[in-house]
Amino acid sequence: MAASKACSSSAATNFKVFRGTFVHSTQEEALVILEDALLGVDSTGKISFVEKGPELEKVSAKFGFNPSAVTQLSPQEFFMPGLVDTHIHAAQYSFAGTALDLPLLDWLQTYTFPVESRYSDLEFARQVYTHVVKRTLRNGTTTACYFATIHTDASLLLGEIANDFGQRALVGKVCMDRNGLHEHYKEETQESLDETSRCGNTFYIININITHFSRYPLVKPVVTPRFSVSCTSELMLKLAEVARNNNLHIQSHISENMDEVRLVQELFPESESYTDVYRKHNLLTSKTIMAHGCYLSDEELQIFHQTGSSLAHCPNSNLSLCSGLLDVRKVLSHKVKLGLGTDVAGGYSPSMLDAVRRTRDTSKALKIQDPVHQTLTWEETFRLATLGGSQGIPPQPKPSFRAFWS
Ligand SMILES: O=c1[nH]c(=O)c2nc[nH]c2[nH]1
Ligand SMILES: [Zn+2]
Repeated sequence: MAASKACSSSAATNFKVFRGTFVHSTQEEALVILEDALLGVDSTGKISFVEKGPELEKVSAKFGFNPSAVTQLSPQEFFMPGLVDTHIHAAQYSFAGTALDLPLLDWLQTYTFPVESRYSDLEFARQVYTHVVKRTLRNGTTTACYFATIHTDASLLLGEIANDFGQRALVGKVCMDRNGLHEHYKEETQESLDETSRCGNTFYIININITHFSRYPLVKPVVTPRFSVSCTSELMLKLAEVARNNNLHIQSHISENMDEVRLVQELFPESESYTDVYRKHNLLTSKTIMAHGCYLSDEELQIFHQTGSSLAHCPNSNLSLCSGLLDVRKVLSHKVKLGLGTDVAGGYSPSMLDAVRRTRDTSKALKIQDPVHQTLTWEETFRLATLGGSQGIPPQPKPSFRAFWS
């Protein structure tokens, strides 16, 4: 929570002020509890100040609000930052909680790709996407980083629905131009690029003053090569160019499961590691979020640190598909940004509180394997679910018109 010192008199009368307990995280302290604090929100919804409750009179004079208009929380209530789901497949919500009896590649082939193929049907898409946005919001997810499917119109619909319900979202039209696992669920390379551009262009409207604004102010497009197994070199290189030219986030999967890691080695024999595949295709940037990372070596984590790319830890999915156990302490010791993800539907729960619990469970499983392992505390895990995720998805500066979707 950042408080600004200055007060503009025109905005002053528009403050909404709350008094009570506020809980949040900082880099220095995993859990900060502010008791009897005052929090002022300006007319644009931004936090303008955080001050001490007993100083109400002084603070109200300084910021120009009426002390009797302050909303007092009850002793049982508190405010906390919104939860950030850094990795969730909106389209897979339709089978969440089922079909978890196979390892990753078989699971994709048997359950996931056949379901995702159905999203050319916009009515089906509308139903599922409405449910997933409402459900995640109810569970406290105020920001979600969504994978949709290869279908542009359904992906745009997901953006519209998230925006309408008031959820901040990155929405990715999935890109995949090869699919040995399900021949009918893939695109041609050029089609994947053109549709990615169409998706991004539709999320924005360019006005006559040569500035642009977002059609859905809470939503941004994210370049989404599914994973190295389902993308050709050409597609990955060109998607990286799209992301660079338009200053966009990138999301994908990495090093989730041993068979997947071996398959990537076979498909890209010239690369030293899975991370090296993405690096060689210019997909590792400070705006990249890679899901899983269970089997990343120290060298690979160093590349993540150097490029500023972040990881989405998806413990429910890692356990449910028997993929692996990510050592979060090791990741953090390399100073790699890390948030939590539900990874519906490899993960069976759309709740980020579940992701918090599974993160601790995984850390305890690592301690059972190695008693020297220091388990993550509740406070640290809370920080990962809030501040940690927001570091991977910082507010995005507007891209320039010249470069836009070039
Ligand atoms: O958990 C996962 N879910 C997916 O849909 C997927 N696609 C590639 N790799 C994946 N991993
Ligand atoms: Zn995933």
